[in-house]
Amino acid sequence: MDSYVIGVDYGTLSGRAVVVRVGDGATVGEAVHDYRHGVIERRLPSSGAALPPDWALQVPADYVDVLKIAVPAALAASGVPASSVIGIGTDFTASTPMPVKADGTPLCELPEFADRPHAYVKLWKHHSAQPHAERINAVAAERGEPWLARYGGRISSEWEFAKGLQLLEEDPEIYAATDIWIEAADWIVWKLGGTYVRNACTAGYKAIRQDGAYPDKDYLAALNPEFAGFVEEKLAGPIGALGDRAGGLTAEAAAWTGLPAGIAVCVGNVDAHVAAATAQATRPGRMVAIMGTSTCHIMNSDVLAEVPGMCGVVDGGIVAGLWGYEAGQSGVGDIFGWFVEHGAPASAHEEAAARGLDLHDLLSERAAAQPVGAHGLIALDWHSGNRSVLVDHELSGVIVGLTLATRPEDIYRALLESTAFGTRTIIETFEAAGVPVGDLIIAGGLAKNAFLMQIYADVTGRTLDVLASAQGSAVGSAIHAAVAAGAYPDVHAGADAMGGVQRAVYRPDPDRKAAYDELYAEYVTLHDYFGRGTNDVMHRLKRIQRKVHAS
Ligand SMILES: Nc1ncnc2c1ncn2[C@@H]1O[C@H](COP(=O)(O)OP(=O)(O)O)[C@@H](O)[C@H]1O
Ligand SMILES: O=C(CO)[C@@H](O)[C@@H](O)COP(=O)(O)O
Repeated sequence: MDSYVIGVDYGTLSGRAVVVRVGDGATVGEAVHDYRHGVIERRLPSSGAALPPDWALQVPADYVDVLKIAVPAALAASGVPASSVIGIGTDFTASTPMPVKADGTPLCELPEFADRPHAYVKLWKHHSAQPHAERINAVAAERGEPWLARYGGRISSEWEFAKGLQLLEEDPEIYAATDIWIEAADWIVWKLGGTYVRNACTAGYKAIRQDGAYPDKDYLAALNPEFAGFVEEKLAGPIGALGDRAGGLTAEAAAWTGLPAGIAVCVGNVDAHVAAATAQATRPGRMVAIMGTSTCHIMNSDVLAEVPGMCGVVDGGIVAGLWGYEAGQSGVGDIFGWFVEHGAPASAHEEAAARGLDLHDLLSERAAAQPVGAHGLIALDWHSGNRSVLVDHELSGVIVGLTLATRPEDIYRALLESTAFGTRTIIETFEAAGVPVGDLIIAGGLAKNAFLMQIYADVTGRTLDVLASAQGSAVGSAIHAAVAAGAYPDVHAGADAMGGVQRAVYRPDPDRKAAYDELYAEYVTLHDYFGRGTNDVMHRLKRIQRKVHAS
């Protein structure tokens, strides 16, 4: 009889469960559950209190609902008997940390803290810890901290240390009440398997764990004397390798999910990195771009290099035994979504409704009718800040070239192109640092937009492979679950058997590539002008905005 594994992908707005067959990796059932509270950006649901700009919170109970609703629904859709399931694996957005008590209870679930924003989960795109990140970077550079180069020279406001320092300095009482500062990726594994294990991926990329150690006490004290114990008191804990068994499914989690108690629960993972298994990119040299709300660029390598502005290089950060590289763009689908929601006029909505089209498809169709450069626009893709290679979330979006003749599809196209230019900047930075990048493998929800994919092929001059599964992360988690359950000796073997890629789906067109080279040169000029300090207008605007909101 066949065996099956469950993969659960915790995204920004929803959690998706898949049931995958061990052996051929076929997805035989799936279900999605939208988080009840979604992303909390404006008001705290408990009190209705307004949140400052650049906040993004979540509610941990929403994650448990995915186990209670999506997992049984996926199992029911598959028709697979629960007794055939041998393991469950999960992946999460990151860095998405939360304060919990020693038994794992989130502080926001304690009545006395329910009205305190800092008691909640800080989602990856909670970007208000930028001033803390700036200090983390300045003090590290001044002291010559050896780990800084492993993060391209800059630690991001999206990560555990910046968010932890913000917690300490803005709500010391919640900081003091925090026994463990834990990634949601590890918290959900704790809920499933009953064991507190920090996964090697988030520990490395998001919590500055290098060569087996976190930043030392002296450094932390230099940031703030009260922060000296952050690692020892709030982060310390056992580390689990990706694909290892973290524990057995607890009776409580078995009741939630309908799965057999005791089956393997895999060590946590990150939504981007876990997809490398589905993309069969577990060996050196193949870059996977996981393109959705944001984009992560993930690549294994056997060389250790310092790539300026990468998110990080971590030993075993994607697959045990190799250096895993990560870079990324904080806003991609989010930028397109923003324009569709706030920039598309009523006429576009009406046409899309009349033709039964999604607005993205309508604007893509209209934009595809133009030759490269016809709209006369260049945009910077920084509406959610810049994750790589500038690592600065006080940067913001720009569109140059608007005239009275500019139409919505022109702007939409310029925004699509801006994100492709951002990816090209990242690839070129890797190559300049001595890390060769081959063809790209595209995973994530945006792979469905063929026009966007062709722009990426033309802008980067690279052939694009596309994941066979539309659920690269969830299937990646299922592959890791199969390894944790002992079906394969390691993640390479699991990926070889259960992953799958369609080769050379998009190829660059030489004429369009040449036309884009000219536009890319303009992008680089604007990128450096606004992003490397020639004109700090974006920082000044953020400061004014903060002042106004604080008054
Ligand atoms: N056809 C499309 N073309 C371009 N962007 C799209 C399209 N459909 C949805 N999007 C954008 O894709 C993002 C969702 O991507 P998805 O991979 O499903 O989610 P996530 O990154 O949260 O896992 C949203 O930001 C949305 O605005
Ligand atoms: O930053 C990472 C991983 O390091 C992602 O979790 C984050 O960009 C969120 O990804 P999604 O866009 O929700 O797929």
